[in-house]
Amino acid sequence: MDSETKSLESIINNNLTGRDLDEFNRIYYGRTNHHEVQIKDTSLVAAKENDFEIAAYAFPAKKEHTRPPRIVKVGIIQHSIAVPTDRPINEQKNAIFAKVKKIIDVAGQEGVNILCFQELWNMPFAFCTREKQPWCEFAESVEDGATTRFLRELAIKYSMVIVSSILERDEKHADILWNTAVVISDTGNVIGKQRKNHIPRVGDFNESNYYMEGNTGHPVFATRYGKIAVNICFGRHHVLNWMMFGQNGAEIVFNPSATIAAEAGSEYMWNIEARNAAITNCYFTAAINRVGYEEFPNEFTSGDGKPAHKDLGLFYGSSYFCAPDGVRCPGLSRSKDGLLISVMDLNLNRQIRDRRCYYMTQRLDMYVRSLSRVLELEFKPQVVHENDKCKDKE
Ligand SMILES: NC(=O)NCCC(=O)O
Repeated sequence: MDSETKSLESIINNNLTGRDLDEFNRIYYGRTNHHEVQIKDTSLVAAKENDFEIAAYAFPAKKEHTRPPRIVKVGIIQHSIAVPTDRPINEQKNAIFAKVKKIIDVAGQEGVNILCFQELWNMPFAFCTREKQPWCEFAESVEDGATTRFLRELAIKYSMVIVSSILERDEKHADILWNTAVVISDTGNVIGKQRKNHIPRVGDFNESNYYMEGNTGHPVFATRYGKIAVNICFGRHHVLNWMMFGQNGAEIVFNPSATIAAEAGSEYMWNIEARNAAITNCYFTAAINRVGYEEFPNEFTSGDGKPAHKDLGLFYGSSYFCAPDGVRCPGLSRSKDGLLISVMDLNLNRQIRDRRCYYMTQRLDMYVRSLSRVLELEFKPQVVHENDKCKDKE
């Protein structure tokens, strides 16, 4: 693993210039001009002082005759943990709060309307260890846990909707755990929650030892700034998961993730999946990943005959936004904390739907029939053999 590579963007910018760079940008990002948005000097100073990256890009839409523009400023934050994982649970959590608050404050000063963090942002991603203690103690109530209480104040202060992925303790239902994204309104109230629909069973992602597949379906949260949804990490490999958020009217879908470069997480797929979802569903997407290595006190094995180890691998950051036409912005770095801001005109969603007709040509009725056949116990795959053709002729 080459943790020295700063980002895909650094490789490109260090090696391409002039027409080659323009052509790369046109073909890869979808536009030669990244539409960089100016960041306040005070924010740049805060980013430097607190050692995080900050960048902002716009996704404009065409002017319409009948609708005013619907401009929304959306922020995503990627970060590493703040203190070693052998420290007491509350110390670890509070240290993350203190570090991330400095980034949230900058997002607030930049006028961010909707902010989303990475998956389980307030804790190390400890499920690789398969140990229940002390990691289950990070779990909290959605409504009045320490994390929701901490964010409520900031949501009100900055009139910001905040999407916060936490380990949920469902006290009303026998204390069971869930992997849950909490959507906090700019009023400070919890609008609702999304529980992770697809739980990985790959590599060291041993999450299925801790919580089950979510039971909240595909809710879309109607916020003051737009309709948003949350596709939690592993759900990004599942096209129907993305699709259902579109069917329910999502305008922006966040993908808070915890993923590594190895096959289990697959860095080469990262730039494709949330982007492809934006294209096929004609909505904005935001993919957010953790940063850095997280070493745990005790060694664990991966069940592959290789030596025991203490960390999952490098969480490679690289968070990015993609627009409904498939145009994306440069990502954050692979190794540094960061705030990425996108100024998006939500009118672009309908403009692209009108132009490309992906919804109109979707043939859901055909797939509903085909899928119900697939689920039958006696299902026979629709495969045609050469000999079948000969039989037809006889
Ligand atoms: N957090 C999580 O679901 N990771 C699974 C590995 C992947 O990213 O596909």
